[in-house]
Amino acid sequence: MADKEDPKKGKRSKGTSKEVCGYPLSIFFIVVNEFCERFSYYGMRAVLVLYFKYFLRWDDDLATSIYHTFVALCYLTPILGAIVADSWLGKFKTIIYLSIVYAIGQVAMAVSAIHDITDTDRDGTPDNMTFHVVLSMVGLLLIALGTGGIKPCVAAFGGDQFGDHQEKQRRTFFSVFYLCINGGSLLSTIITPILRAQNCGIYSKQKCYSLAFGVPAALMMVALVVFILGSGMYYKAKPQGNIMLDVCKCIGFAIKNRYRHRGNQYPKRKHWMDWAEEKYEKLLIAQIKMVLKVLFLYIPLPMFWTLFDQKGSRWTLQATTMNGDFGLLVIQPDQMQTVNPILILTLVPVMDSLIYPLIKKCGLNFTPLKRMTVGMILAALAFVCAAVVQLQIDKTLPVFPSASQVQLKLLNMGNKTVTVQLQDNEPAILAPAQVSDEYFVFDTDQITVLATAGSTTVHRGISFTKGKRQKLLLPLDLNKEWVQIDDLNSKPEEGNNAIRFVNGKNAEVNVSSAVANFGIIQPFHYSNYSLIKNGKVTFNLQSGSESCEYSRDFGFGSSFTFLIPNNLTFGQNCQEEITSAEDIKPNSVHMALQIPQYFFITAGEVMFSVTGLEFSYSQAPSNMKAVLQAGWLFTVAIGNFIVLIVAELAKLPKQWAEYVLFASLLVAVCIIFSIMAYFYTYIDPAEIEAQFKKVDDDDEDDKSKQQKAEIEMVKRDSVSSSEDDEKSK
Ligand SMILES: CC(C)C[C@H](N)C(=O)N1CCC[C@H]1C(=O)O
Repeated sequence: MADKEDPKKGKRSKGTSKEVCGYPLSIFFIVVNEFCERFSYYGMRAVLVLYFKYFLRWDDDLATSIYHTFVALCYLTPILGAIVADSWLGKFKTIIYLSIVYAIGQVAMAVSAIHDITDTDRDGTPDNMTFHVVLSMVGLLLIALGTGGIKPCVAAFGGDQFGDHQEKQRRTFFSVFYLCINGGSLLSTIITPILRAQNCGIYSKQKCYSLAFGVPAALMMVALVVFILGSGMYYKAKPQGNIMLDVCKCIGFAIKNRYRHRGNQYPKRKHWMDWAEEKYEKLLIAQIKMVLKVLFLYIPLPMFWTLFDQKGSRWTLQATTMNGDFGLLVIQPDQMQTVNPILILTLVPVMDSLIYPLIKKCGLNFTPLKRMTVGMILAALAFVCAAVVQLQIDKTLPVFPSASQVQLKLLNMGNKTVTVQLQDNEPAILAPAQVSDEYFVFDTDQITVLATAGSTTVHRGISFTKGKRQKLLLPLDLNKEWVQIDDLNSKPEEGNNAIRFVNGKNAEVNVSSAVANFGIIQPFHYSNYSLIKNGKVTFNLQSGSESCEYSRDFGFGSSFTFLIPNNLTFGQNCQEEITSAEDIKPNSVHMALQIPQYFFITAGEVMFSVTGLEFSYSQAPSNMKAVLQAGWLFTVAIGNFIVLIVAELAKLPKQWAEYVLFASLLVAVCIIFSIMAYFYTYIDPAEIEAQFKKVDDDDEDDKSKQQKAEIEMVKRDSVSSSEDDEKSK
């Protein structure tokens, strides 16, 4: 489609799209497409690890490594999409074809999550897991190819819709584009976990992963349809042949030619790419120079994403050691991540309509590269905040035994007071059904215990495994077996509460609740731990035909051992009679303290990422817009990889120190970046390209004039020589 003159303004406006408030109407279809696509991507991602763990029954390690590999792949495939778009199909067709691949991938995921397909014995679990694994892996590969492939094309295609006179609108477009990314992701990360939690199935009801993947699949189809609907309005720049191959050949030739002419006798050239001048057009060389200049500037940028990506890992782990009770709302640790897209939705308009204009009014030239530098500093600041919060948390965490220590609590299951002397410690006096408040700490794996209850005194030596926390259950009759049970040696995962019951009665007791079933506990024995979310839980205790209820309110990250006392009388309510031992205190540092770090990282993201997107577009030559977008996304992929490597290598003993280390690394990288940015000169690629085209045209004119002149000269020569011949005759 050719460029069109705008008769009113006398300036060029691209495509056949109408303008609304100075914006091409076609942009509407592109931003809606992006919203639906990001809903699809982030929605599917939100339940992916759970699907691996609970549907495919993979262990934690396999689930997380496949998840991270998939995410990294999604940011590597943009290179492929960009090459196809810029060299072969053009952005429009690439988006259409790869969106189809993407939607097929999402449908494959949804189908792979239907357990009924292979559940021949109808027990609710798939019977042919290979089918589900293969289909979901094929689905993920198609999704990675689709989402990554279209990503650089959609952003660049949006940028293409603006004419030369719409610089300001194009900048706003990239902000709106980012808003759509985050609007879509926010909605889907709230909705898909709710869909997953539903029960569905034909023969048996199971958690509904097929719906959680099906809705993102439907949204991807909507994205495709919306994009096609705008078809008549788009400006579609034509791909200019196999540009990437030309670029590689040109760079290769420049290097080879430079190497061949390495002696002092050869005059130096301004830029090493100028060594390609013998064979390649000056325009192509200039375009390669533009791309290389920007790519060089990108080298330090992955460090920003390395910090940014830790929101999903380290910061979520940090949240598991915090209290998420916000009064009206209880926030789960992984839900804290939604603070990022929520803040994006507020900060992007605030920056665009308030902060940047204000900075401009103060007479400061806040160039894109300066914005990106400030963005990095804000991200480093976010990690300093995370370190301060970590120090607060560390003060409240229990002290677990070191590798050479043991910790021991005493629990009296009997109905008499017991006096216990552990090694040389002061004797501990335990009333019936009482648990010692604190753990006794020993630096040995053998201790002697002297216990007296009434007239019975027993002297025993007991041994431990070092590095463990244990409970010693003292029986009704001290002469009987003393049971040692292992307590938790770390905070329960994901902010859950670890709950366990000890049965001090002479009879079996069955303990159950709506959220966990402890089963039948034998006399003077104990149940396994069950993990329970925060909130009020009512336990039902049943022994023979008698039963009673016991209710507790749980916070986040605690561990309790509940003792059913020997003399428990089952009535309607045994609230007062159950003894509770608080082995690990609930988290006391509030999750709201994470908000400053989220604020700084998101403000940093707005300055860094939104600006980076626009910068990558504006500084790219016309035939490599998608390629530079892919280069930008490549920095996200490398950031992801660094997180994976760092998670393995940088195991500092203190988490707060690791946060400070990352903040310092980013500051160091930021200094390098600002020096590089200082030497960068902004260009207008269209202007440079126009100059080269003009020079070429002039050259063409010169060449044809010269040719004409030469023909004239030959003609004249032949005429004069024949005249001479005539004369000589
Ligand atoms: C992690 C959030 C849901 C999304 C994030 N704020 C964001 O917009 N992005 C993270 C990587 C680049 C960008 C995206 O395009 O998704």
